[in-house]
Amino acid sequence: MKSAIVIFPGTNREHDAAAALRQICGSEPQFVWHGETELPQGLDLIIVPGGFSYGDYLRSGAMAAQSPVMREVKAAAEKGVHVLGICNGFQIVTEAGLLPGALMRNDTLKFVCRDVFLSVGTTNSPYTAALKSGQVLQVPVAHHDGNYFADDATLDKLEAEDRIAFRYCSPDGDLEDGWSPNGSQRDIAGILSENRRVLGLMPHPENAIDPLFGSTDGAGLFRSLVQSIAG
Ligand SMILES: NC(=O)CC[C@H](N)C(=O)O
Repeated sequence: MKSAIVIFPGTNREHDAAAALRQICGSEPQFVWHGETELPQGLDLIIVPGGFSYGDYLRSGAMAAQSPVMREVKAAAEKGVHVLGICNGFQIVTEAGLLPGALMRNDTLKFVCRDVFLSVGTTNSPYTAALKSGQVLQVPVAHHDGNYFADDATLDKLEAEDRIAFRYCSPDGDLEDGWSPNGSQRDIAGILSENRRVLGLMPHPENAIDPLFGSTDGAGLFRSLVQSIAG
């Protein structure tokens, strides 16, 4: 698997993403600076990692979305390259128009940093193929702008097209209201693009890949990629 990780001023989770790629996917990623106008050739996967690009000024992800490298990421996504936006990366790919909706300020107006529980919404994606539908994953979040918003027509379309990859749930997998750490519409934690190759999610699966982190539940996402891209 040939992978790259894009970096902006203020990105801080690039090495966590790289560790997951190395340990689980056996892929040594190339780091690509935000000012680059070309991506490495033949990429299978681009990760837009977490952090505070441009200090989250203007709106989280809004300035990074206008950077030269994001033009290339958009062009690659249009050609079918997998793009994984994690946390600030989800904000950036959404601001860049690769995914619908927006990430607004958490409903509590507070930064939230803790483990949450996710229910796998679909196994029909290269990121979830090795998981089970309804499987519960314990994964950390760390954000102040994770409140996913889209209008009802967009939310209905996402549901009708089976594009909700993850929802916040109870530790037992119950999907009743009240488990979202940020007030997201329909408890959405992660969504897929129409071609299912772009995934944006607020939680950090790359920080749940080793027992030392308290959970290894994030590893399944990276195992899914190995299975889907290699196989
Ligand atoms: N961990 C992160 O990527 C932080 C995301 C974003 N800057 C926020 O706080 O909303």
